[in-house]
Amino acid sequence: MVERLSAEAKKAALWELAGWSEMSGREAIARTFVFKDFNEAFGFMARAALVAEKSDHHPEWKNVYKTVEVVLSTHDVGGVTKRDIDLAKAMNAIARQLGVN
Ligand SMILES: C[C@H](O)[C@H](O)[C@H]1CNC2=NC(N)=NC(=O)C2=N1
Repeated sequence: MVERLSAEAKKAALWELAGWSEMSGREAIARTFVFKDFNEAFGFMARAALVAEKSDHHPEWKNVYKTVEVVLSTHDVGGVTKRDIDLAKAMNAIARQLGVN
């Protein structure tokens, strides 16, 4: 079981996570990625899905054409944990490889 991050720990983690912010009205973090086209967006999702499955921690996400909206939270504890931060970091790294910072 992982612990929910305190408000301070969450803020500190988000400082180092380009593009991610706290959701209003929900204990979760979110980022919208905009890629060059659908091919790049779906390539991102395919790679991120492999990371998610390997770590047994899965995103809530929505794809419309070249845009992918991602929400991360740890449902088991009803909040944001290190597992969300780690997946957010991995997603940023994948997006960076595809030319999206
Ligand atoms: C049984 C299984 O390990 C859990 O349901 C995992 C799966 N993936 C998950 N993903 C996310 N984002 N939050 C969880 O709490 C979670 N729990």
